[in-house]
Amino acid sequence: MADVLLIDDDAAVIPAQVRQLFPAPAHRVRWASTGRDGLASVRREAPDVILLDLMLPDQSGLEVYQQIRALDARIPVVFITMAKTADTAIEAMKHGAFNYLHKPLDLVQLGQTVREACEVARRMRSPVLLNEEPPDERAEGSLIGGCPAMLEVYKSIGRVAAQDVTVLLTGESGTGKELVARALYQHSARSKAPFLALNCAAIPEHLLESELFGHEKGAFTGADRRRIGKFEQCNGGTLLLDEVGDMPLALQAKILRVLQERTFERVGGNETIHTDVRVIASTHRDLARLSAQERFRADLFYRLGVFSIHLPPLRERGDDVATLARHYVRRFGAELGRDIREIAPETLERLAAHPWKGNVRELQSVLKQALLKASGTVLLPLFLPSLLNPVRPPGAGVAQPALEDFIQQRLALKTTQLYAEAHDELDRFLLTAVLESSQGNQSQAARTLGVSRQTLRLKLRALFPNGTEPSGEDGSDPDLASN
Ligand SMILES: Nc1ncnc2c1ncn2[C@@H]1O[C@H](COP(=O)(O)OP(=O)(O)OP(=O)(O)O)[C@@H](O)[C@H]1O
Repeated sequence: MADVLLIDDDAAVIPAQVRQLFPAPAHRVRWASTGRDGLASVRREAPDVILLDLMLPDQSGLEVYQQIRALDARIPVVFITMAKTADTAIEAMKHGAFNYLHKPLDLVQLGQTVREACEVARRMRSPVLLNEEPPDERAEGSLIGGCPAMLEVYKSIGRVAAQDVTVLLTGESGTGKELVARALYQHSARSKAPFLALNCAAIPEHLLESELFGHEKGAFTGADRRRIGKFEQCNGGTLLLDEVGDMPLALQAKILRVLQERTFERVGGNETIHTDVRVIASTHRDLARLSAQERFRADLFYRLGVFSIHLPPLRERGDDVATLARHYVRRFGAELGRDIREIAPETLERLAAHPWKGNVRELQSVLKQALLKASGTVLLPLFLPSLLNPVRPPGAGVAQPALEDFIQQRLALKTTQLYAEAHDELDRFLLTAVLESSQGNQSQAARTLGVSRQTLRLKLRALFPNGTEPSGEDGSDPDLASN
């Protein structure tokens, strides 16, 4: 959903174009034809993004822009200009505008710019909560997990967020570095100023310098006008340099200078520009090793690493895997229209045993795949992608160690119901295995077990605590009537 405010006196074309790209009810487009009405609209309710014409009937776009900044500096503002007014738009970029587009509008570019701006707005606004307790439904942007290593991460965020220092975030891909960067920003004194991110690995080397520092007209072939880079645009705010380990060596010296002296020159320019940006850098690479191999400047590594936070890989977070899985099953279940109320213990065991090379991002993907396959109200192992369902050699008894553990556990707890408990445990294992082999078809599972479907259903209800049925052939099963 994009909430767009268009401030432009051109009633004929542009409002219709923006509405065509972002149609209701999925999106919301407000339109104001004067600066005054536009500002009133921002005061009533801040939009995700503002499209602002530079030439308005009552005041200049730049004046309106300054007033928007004073109301809320985090709203990304995209200027709409005639080619001849582009210099003013560049001036606005120096003061933190998000981008500018020329009239007549290129709809593809307009759509892309508004989507990017919405994403930037989301990053700044959606609060990142630090969740040491099991999460609840509202915890969309929460950092979830209470394992000792994550508690250390929360402590580090608390210690350093308000200090205006550079922070280096390390950890494998998908461990939550971007989420931590946003938490640092939101808990800092700069939380009302912009937060921008740049993925250093995603931008071709020859464009990266200009993206970061801007360029002057004629600096290189194709540089037909001045461009403002992220360090200038983000003055007063926070800049995340994602994948900083992939930054070319030549550029690293320039980054070091901005960090130390807060000055730089645009590509092809002589003017020294001062900037006040808090840098958060992140990488999945081992910068110490890279700098030992002279592939990353040691001085920059030391400068970035004054305060670093390491995100542990998911496989080292113990019970956090189950906590995250429950959270995502609730969240994605609601999004995908699946009424899964429980994750079977065997499913959790498989999740806990998986190496999670892609970390939380991989867990999200696995659970989405499982939910798409799932039916019934319990997430069974058979719904997991095959990667997580180990192929068992014929005759290998995987139940035995689990059953032994279970018995030892109950003995340690001095149970007086072990006979019934062990039988239930065995039943749980047996029914899950048979349902897996029947692809969730309860009638076929009942035939394999040699019991009626009704008996199987009663057993399943008894074995799963909330009294719900785990399998997915309800109602449509041709055998239902005969049981
Ligand atoms: N502890 C966590 N609690 C909840 N969600 C998390 C957690 N860690 C990561 N995520 C989610 O996992 C996904 C990947 O996280 P993020 O993009 O922050 O990882 P990253 O380390 O920056 O990855 P990359 O290096 O590949 O960019 C996001 O959707 C994020 O919200």
